[in-house]
Amino acid sequence: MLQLGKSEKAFDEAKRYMPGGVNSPVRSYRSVGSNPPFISSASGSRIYDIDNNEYIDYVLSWGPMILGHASPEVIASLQEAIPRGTSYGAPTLLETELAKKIQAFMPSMEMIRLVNSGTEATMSALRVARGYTGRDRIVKFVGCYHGHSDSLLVKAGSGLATFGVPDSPGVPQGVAENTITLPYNDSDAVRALFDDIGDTIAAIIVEPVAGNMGCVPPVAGFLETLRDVTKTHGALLIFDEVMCGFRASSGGAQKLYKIKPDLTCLGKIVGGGMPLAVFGGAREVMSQVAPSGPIYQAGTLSGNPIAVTSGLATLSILQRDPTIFKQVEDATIALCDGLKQLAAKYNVPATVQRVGSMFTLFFTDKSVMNFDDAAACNEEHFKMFFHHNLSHGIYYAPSPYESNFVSICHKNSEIERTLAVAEEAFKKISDTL
Ligand SMILES: Cc1ncc(COP(=O)(O)O)c(C=O)c1O
Ligand SMILES: N[C@H](C=O)CCC(=O)O
Repeated sequence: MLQLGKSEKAFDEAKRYMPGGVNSPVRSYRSVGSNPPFISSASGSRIYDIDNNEYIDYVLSWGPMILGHASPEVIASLQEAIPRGTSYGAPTLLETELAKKIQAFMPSMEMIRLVNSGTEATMSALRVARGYTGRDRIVKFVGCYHGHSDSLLVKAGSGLATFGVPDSPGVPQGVAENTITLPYNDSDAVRALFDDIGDTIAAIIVEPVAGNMGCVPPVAGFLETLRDVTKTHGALLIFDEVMCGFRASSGGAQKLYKIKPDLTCLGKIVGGGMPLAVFGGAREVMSQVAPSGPIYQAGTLSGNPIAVTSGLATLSILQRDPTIFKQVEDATIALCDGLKQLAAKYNVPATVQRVGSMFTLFFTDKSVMNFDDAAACNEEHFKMFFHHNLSHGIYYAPSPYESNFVSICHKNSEIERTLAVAEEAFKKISDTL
């Protein structure tokens, strides 16, 4: 049985100093009714807690660590960079190099701006869309999470879903009023809205593969509809690829589904595990950003040389060996196929959804196409599955409204071990049916 004595004590102490003992709500494990292990180190596919428990990690820092934890090459680049100073607040060669690499993966990003978090990227992209179009309204989809800026904390998924607060107190009514929400994957609702008030809408922002209500792929025609209505009505299409960029495919969802957005937001993998994110897109639009244009956006630590070094090292490895994307996807397919077979073997209603190297096991026998579908899944089965896995060294996201991720360090032996533990968990659940 898992011993978490030191973590329990650490959590008690942390709660005296930080709300809920954490610096981001989902880490608190409240949604699974237990306390989190405190992590002391990570390497490859594994993380270790302060009680010396080892876990095969499918959270991977919520997505960034596609190369596994502490990739030797990324660490070596950082060790080389740190003695040169940790921040200058001035231009560096590294930033242009990173911009070129991002453009090589995603040609739609003709110009970019570096920021520190996905939240900043989406918030800034919206400002650009509003400034460029001269309109205030934006459209987002229920269950899509785009970070915690005011305009976007409306019917968001991820941590808000598990805490049962679709909207956060503190978001001014006037701000929220300009955010229109529609069900994900509902092209008819999008068309109806744009037929009605399309000419007043600045942008649609979407997770082109949703990851924050669990992994929910776009149905055929959905992204095409978004592209079509935005073009027709002079609104911008913003792909939030903070999670699915470099996961759905080497060029993100836009490459996989062959849709060119006007603006794209990246985070997670693009910083290789350091605080770095990006927004960018069409030159004509991005030229409106200060100082070349009037739309203001700035940041003391933006383009931080250490974060950029980490991102550059990560993207360089991915660029040098693009087979990594296929290897990671193949491992994810093997895991997902195994999970499906085991759920069927034990008659546990379950659906495994995957795009590239992100996946979610939903406890339902239907496919999950939107937030309502995700919310209808069996929470008790999720909790049983989660706890059995955690206590046997398999670390999944502690919430049914999240995606899990696979890295290049997850080899056959890890997948086999994961499936062996999953089998015990499915059997346990099946005994309760
Ligand atoms: C799709 C998506 N957009 C935006 C964000 C916000 O990024 P960050 O947590 O870096 O602010 C996240 C994750 O949190 C995300 O998954
Ligand atoms: N789903 C979120 C990001 O993708 C999880 C990270 C967080 O909220 O801390």
